[in-house]
Amino acid sequence: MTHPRPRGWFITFEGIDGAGKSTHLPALAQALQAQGRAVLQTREPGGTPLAERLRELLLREPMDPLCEALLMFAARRDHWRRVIEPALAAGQVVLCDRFTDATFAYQGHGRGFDLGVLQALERWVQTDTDGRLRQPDLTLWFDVPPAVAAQRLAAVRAPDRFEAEPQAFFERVRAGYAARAASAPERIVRIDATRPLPQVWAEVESVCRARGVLA
Ligand SMILES: Nc1ncnc2c1ncn2[C@@H]1O[C@H](COP(=O)(O)OP(=O)(O)OP(=O)(O)O)[C@@H](O)[C@H]1O
Ligand SMILES: Cc1cn([C@H]2C[C@H](O)[C@@H](COP(=O)(O)O)O2)c(=O)[nH]c1=O
Repeated sequence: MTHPRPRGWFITFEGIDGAGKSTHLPALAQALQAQGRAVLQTREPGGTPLAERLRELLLREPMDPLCEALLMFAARRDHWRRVIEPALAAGQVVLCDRFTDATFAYQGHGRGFDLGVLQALERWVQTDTDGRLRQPDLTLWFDVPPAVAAQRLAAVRAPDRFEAEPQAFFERVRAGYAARAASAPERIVRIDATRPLPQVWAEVESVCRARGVLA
């Protein structure tokens, strides 16, 4: 007899803008719901009324890298305490479009902000009452070269403050994701997102089956 997992799954979707995260997140939600799982779809920055207001500022207002990093973590703390933790405790599968790996990639590697300070903020924001640093159970890193991502986004929308950054910025962000993946190879799975959509989706499904997320 199988026993239900005591906590839900926390699965994050990462990659540079235009990699395909927001395309695959609802597809995975649908596949999980079809198997009877309760799923919460959310995003960062955002996911609560306060964090969505911070998102508006982050995506539009000019600010320095320290202010940007602090606001990302402020939004995350609210999201974590009000939404993610309670949903996991209730046994739901939380699918989150970006999380802390994005802060290391964008603010750390993209902007050059101190990685040690980001690690300290990560500990403050994601440490449970039992003193354990919580990380996602699984992170799907959709990896594409910046030129491919830029071409995809140019076809769909006007750029926000991050998307307007030059290609060199996204090269650094991509290298940041690669470094983060190398430091947590069990958690972060690289998906070659340059391939056609059905192939990318097939790999998402296959990774989720291998991890026991999908039956
Ligand atoms: N494998 C793919 N092949 C071709 N087009 C794709 C692929 N994946 C996504 N796209 C298209 O690229 C565009 C951007 O995709 P999507 O919004 O999913 O990216 P994203 O990673 O969520 O970007 P952002 O972080 O900026 O929101 C969409 O028009 C989507 O249809
Ligand atoms: C969580 C997080 C996000 N960002 C940046 C990355 C994106 O450009 C935007 C969010 O837009 P999206 O269309 O929802 O992907 O925010 C960041 O720089 N740091 C972070 O921690």
